[in-house]
Amino acid sequence: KKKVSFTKEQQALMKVIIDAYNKHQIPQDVAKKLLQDKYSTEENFLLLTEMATSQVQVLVEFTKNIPGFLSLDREDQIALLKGSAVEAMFLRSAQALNKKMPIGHTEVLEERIRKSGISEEFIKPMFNFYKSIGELHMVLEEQALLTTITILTPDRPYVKDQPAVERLQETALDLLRKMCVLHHPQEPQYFARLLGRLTELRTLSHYHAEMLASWRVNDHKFTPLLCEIWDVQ
Ligand SMILES: O=C(NC1CCCCC1)[C@H](C1CCCCC1)n1c(-c2ccc(-c3nnn[nH]3)cc2)nc2ccccc21
Repeated sequence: KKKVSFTKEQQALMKVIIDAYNKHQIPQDVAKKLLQDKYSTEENFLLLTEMATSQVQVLVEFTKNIPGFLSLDREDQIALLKGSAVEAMFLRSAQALNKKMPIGHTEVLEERIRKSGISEEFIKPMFNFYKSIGELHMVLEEQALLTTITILTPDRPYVKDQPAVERLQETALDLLRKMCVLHHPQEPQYFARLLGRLTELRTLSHYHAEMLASWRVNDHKFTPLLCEIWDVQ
C-alpha cells in the first residue's frame, strides 16, 4: 500500500476546501423536487433557471474560500467565475444524479430529466458525461478539488494574469493527485481519468447556449444573474 503524506499546508488547504464545499451545497435539493412531482416543460425550465441562479450564488461564495482567489486581480476573478459557471453547474448536476438514492429513484430521476423539455440531441452527451462521472465514484475531497481546479483554469477568456491562476491551480492539482493515490491505490491512472473528465466537461459546456435555446418553451426567461453569467438575452 503506497504511503501518502500531506504537508501542513495541504492539510489546511483540504480542510478549507471541504468546509467551503459542504457549506455551499445547493439550498433545496432539486432531485427531491423532481422525484416528488412531474412538471411541465415550462415549469422544468423555470426550475432549471432557479436552481442555476442559486448555484451561481453558491459558486461565488465557494470561490471566496479558495486560498489565494481573492488576491487575484478582481477582473480576473470575474473572468474565472464566468468561464467556469456552466462547467460547475454540470459537475453539480452530475453529482446530484450520481448521489446514492433508494432503489429505483435514480431511474425515475433520469427519466424526468430525459423528458424535462431539453431537446433529444443534447440528452445523449449530457448523460454520457453524467455516467462517466458516476463511474469514477469520487470521494467528497475529489469532487471539491475537481470543482476548484475547474474554477482555477488559467486559459479562460479575458484572464490577464494567467501565471497567477496557474500557480493556484497547480497547488490544487498537487493535492488532488495525492488524494487520488490515497483513495484509489489500485488505480494508478485514476488521477489522469479524473482530469480527462474536465475535457469532456468543457466540450459539454460548448453546447450550452444551443441547449438553452432548444428547450421547447414559449419564452426563455432568465434571471439577471444568469443573463450576466450565461451570456444570454
Ligand atoms: O436543476 C437542474 N440542475 C441543477 C443541479 C444543481 C446545480 C444547478 C443545476 C437540472 C434539472 C432542471 C429541471 C428539469 C430537469 C433537470 N438538472 C440537469 C440539467 C438539465 C439541463 C440543463 C441545461 N442547460 N442548458 N440547457 N439545459 C442543465 C442541467 N441535470 C441534472 C441532473 C440531476 C439533477 C438535476 C439536473
